[in-house]
Amino acid sequence: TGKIATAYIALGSNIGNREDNLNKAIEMLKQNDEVEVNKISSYLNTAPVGYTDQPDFLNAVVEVKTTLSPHKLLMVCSDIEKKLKRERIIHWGPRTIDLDILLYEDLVLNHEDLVIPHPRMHEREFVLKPLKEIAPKAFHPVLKKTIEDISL
Ligand SMILES: Nc1nc2nc(S)n(CCO)c2c(=O)[nH]1
Repeated sequence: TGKIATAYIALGSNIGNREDNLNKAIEMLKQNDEVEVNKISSYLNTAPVGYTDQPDFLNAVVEVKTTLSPHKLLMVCSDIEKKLKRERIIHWGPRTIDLDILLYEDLVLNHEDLVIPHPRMHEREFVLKPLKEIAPKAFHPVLKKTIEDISL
């Protein structure tokens, strides 16, 4: 039983029953004994950015308390994506569910399979808006700003 860490995870879905997909993903996080879901943002309907030729997304951010390492938490997230049948057909294309680790304590990590803070989180309104809703005072350890002080 390691130290309890606070982490923020972005969720997104733009295929099937989007709300159901988000609910199921959050339920699966809750089912993990080493993860406690502490806060859940509103679900926001958002226009696709990047690859725009795809349906609107439903996005949310959750705050979790976990004893898992960043890499173990990543494994939990990818397992949930697999279980909810995320077909990675087009890399940037539509998906049943996407879970991205945004922040993990004040950790800065640059591994090939895991970059924390998420490198594009400060450029994405679909992440910043729900994150601001649940954790305006969370600190971005690279930008050295609180979330509420990051402007798009
Ligand atoms: N609005 C919106 N646009 C997106 N483009 C990509 S890729 N994604 C997947 C997240 O990386 C999204 C998303 O979740 N929401």
